[in-house]
Amino acid sequence: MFIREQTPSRVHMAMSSTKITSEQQDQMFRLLRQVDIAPDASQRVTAAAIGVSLGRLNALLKQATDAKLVKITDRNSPDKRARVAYAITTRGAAEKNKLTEQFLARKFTEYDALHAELTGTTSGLSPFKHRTKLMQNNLAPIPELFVSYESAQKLKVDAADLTSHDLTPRQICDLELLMNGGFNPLKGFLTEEDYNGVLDNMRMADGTLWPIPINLDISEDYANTVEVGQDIALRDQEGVILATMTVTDKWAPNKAHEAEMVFGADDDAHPAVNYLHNQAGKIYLGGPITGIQQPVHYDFRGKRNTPNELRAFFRKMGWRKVVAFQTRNPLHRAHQELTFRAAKEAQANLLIHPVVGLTKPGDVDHFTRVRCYEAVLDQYPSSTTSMSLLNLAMRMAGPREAVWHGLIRKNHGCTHFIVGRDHAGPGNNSAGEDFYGPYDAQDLFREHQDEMGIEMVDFKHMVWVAERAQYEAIDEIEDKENVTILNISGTELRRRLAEGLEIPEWFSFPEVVKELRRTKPPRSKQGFTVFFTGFSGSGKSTIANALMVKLMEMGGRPVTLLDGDIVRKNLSSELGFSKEHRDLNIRRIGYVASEITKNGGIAICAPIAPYATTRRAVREDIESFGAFIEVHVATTIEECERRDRKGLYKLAREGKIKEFTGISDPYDVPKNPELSVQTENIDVDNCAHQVILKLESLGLIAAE
Ligand SMILES: Nc1ncnc2c1ncn2[C@@H]1O[C@H](COP(=O)(O)OS(=O)(=O)O)[C@@H](OP(=O)(O)O)[C@H]1O
Ligand SMILES: Nc1ncnc2c1ncn2[C@@H]1O[C@H](COP(=O)(O)OP(=O)(O)O)[C@@H](O)[C@H]1O
Repeated sequence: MFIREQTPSRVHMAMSSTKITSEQQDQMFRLLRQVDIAPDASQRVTAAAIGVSLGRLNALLKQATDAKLVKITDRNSPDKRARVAYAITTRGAAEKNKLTEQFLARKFTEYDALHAELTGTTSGLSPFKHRTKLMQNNLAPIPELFVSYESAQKLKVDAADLTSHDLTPRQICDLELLMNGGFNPLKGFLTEEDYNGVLDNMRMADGTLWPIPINLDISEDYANTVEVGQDIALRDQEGVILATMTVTDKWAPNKAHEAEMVFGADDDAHPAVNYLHNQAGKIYLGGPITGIQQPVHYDFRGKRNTPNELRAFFRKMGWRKVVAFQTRNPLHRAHQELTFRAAKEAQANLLIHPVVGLTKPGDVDHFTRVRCYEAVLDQYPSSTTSMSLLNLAMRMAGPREAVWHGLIRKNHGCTHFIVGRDHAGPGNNSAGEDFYGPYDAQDLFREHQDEMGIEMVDFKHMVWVAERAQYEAIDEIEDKENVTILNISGTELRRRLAEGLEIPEWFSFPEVVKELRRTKPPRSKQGFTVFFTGFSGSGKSTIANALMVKLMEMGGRPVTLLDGDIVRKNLSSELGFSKEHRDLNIRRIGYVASEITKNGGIAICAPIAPYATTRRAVREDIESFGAFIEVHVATTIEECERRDRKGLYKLAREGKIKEFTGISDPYDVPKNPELSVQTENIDVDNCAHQVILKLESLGLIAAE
């Protein structure tokens, strides 16, 4: 069994019988560091670099190789004595990362003792706890989890033989921030013990504050191929090895409990709870990771900064205080006002720090947003304000998310963090109410901010006061009765953009509105998907065909019909009717429909699509590009059976067709479809016309 606990470490194990001294631990740390940066150096050079004799080096190397922290490799050298080389292993790198803090702690203590002895006082620097762990000093470099370039080349070759896990987009975001120190002090994906602590009291097993579980979720099938104690390679979606991980923990989490604890409710209306139940794998792996290379980004490369790059920038600019503004939306005038005020209040420089990883489904895409930010940046003085993009996968966890965002910003060298109204709010729950109170995030942040080492700049809701032509915090307006207070909510803004309506100057900047309109033309010019669902024989294909003809008669956008039967003959010809195969079939239809929608066309889909979660996933895929109109063809199963156009119901009743929807297989009736049509005693033309009326009412078809 592999050891899970933080201590004793592998070094302790390697030096098992005797109690190890801090000097021995220092030497081991220095050895690992030296082998990492100069793997091909001769023993003589290595010994000199770490300040030990050749004999001592040999003893250290033996301990390190026994503990699998370092491995012996061959080297082509004419000199016999130099034929052996050493390379750091995945475990060695993880051990080095772990020993770094202990090493620094000892050095600080030594420094303090020395300082006191030489000067008769203590150093006067803030206590160690604040200098490293809590990173009070926002300008000092922060530990990363990468190995050196030389070691990365070697580890990459070794990792080619390891079992691989292909990371999901969310895991790539998490891994990037783990590796570059954005999630400091985390050294890898959470172990089971840390996970339980984070859920129960927002603390890891050693007491460190950490509010959001960062897990490597995997499928059960993959879990069966991985043993605790094994090293695995983590690859991006193109197969590039980004990191290796030593698996110390493998467990099946209780996801309902996780949802309750982290998001406050086990309610699928919460995007992260939905992700947890319907997209995340059933099994979690935990363990330290070793960074080989950063995920590749081709977009906005110059605007992405690691925590250390930002810290270096602040150092260079002499920015001692920096207030960060987190956002997943375009910046409008209210945000500008809020950020100006925050910088003034904290007497700090301003970092606009938008999230470009994963945000809430349906948000404005990050390409458009970054263009909008750039347009607004001219409004800020460049000597005091900067922008950097953060590749974070948000969870929309409200209060816990705010604390998490604060810790991440602290790691990025910021000293202050803006928390406004409804920070990282996920929208309404399934009862139509808010998941969190509008200022819950501020309360939780306030409770922990001393410990976090970053200060909150809190704001109440900012609204436009027409008479004074300025933004004011709602709680500071004393003459509420006598003034006109204006505000445009996110939902209202989306509606105005979708319908091509006016967006007033007091709300946003003309450059921003222009950019938003360029990406999102009015709905009547955008692509969309009509998604029929219902039993076999309910009338989906018939109505879909009629609708297609009507839309083609109107013209303007290309129309594509993805009928269940036809898709199964072409796109999904190898699939059967198990849940897994049906889901795959619907995801394929959804993928094609999303491409059509993205490119401005109309997709009409007409599969049975019996599972609500799969329909929702398709909706989310499509809604980032255009409207998704779910039409439930609500013909009863009895009527479908009476029609039995293809004779399939008879065969299903006789048991000759298995897993037949409505007879021997489930159908989740849509709860909130955009439209539900009855077909009994109603002619096809009328059914298709109901859909047309719906499209019109949603602004998807309009007079030229
Ligand atoms: N076991 C079983 N259950 C349901 N349907 C069956 C089955 N076997 C064959 N068929 C025929 O396949 C058509 C349904 O395919 P879909 O792709 O729409 O189904 S699904 O959405 O993937 O569940 C469906 O066509 P429609 O009648 O057009 O709905 C049936 O003709
Ligand atoms: N109002 C109606 N709308 C659509 N189909 C109807 C209607 N009334 C009767 N039907 C009949 O229902 C049968 C099943 O239709 P079909 O489009 O093949 O269903 P599905 O594609 O859902 O399997 C056809 O014979 C069709 O003519």
